[in-house]
Amino acid sequence: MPVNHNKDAGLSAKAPAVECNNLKLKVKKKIILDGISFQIPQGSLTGLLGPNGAGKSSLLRIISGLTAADSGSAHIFGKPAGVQCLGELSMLPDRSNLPGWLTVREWLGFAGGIYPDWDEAKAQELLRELSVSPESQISAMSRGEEARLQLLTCLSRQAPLVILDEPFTGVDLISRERIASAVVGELADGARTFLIATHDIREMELLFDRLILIGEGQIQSIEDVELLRQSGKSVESRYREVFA
Ligand SMILES: Nc1ncnc2c1ncn2[C@@H]1O[C@H](COP(=O)(O)OP(=O)(O)OP(=O)(O)O)[C@@H](O)[C@H]1O
Repeated sequence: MPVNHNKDAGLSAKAPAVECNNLKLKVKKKIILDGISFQIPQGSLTGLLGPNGAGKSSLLRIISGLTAADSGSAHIFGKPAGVQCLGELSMLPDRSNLPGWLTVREWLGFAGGIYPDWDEAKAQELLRELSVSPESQISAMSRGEEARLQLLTCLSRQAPLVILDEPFTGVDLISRERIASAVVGELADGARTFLIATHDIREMELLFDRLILIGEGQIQSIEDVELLRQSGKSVESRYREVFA
């Protein structure tokens, strides 16, 4: 039977998984985010797409509670983003933050200790699925191997919101397919919500059900992918229309 992570965590069944209202962020007088507003319904897989420097990572850091916005608000399942939401979201950051001095096995033991929602059976399953060797030293892993370990760490938690910032950067074709299929496996019961920032539209084209297109710190368009397809467009063609 599907696990309802949201109910288990006492979260509102009706609140959007993510809701942002008029978020603004400036860094050293430069406007990074300029009035960002959107909602992400529970159970969806939303692609956050846009050119380099559009503000995707900055936005994800605010939603994750790692950066404070100058104004506006971000809510996760109805609760203000911040430390009080750390149990509700699992984030894969755009730069690796794994401890290089540990082996994979040691890291997984450590992660199991620090995350109350850690699912050891899931971690073991993903080790096999993503072909990650438990004996590898993290500092000696290639970019792609480390990306797979990061994803494994992220998906081995039972948090109802999963945020992936560039999960495919520097990752080879087969590893990309493995990562995409691990995400598909997690989507099956619809209990989790995914928000994924990526430039690799082709890997995810068939998985996204919603798109948020962001450029120069502003929302350029929000799309329902089913409606987009009905109008004869693909995610890629819509991206080109907005940003070319
Ligand atoms: N700490 C910082 N100091 C100065 N500028 C910053 C800082 N953080 C982000 N920026 C600037 O904010 C803008 C948005 O950066 P961000 O990393 O959010 O974009 P992005 O859409 O994730 O880009 P990419 O696709 O290249 O990863 C960029 O112009 C970046 O240089």
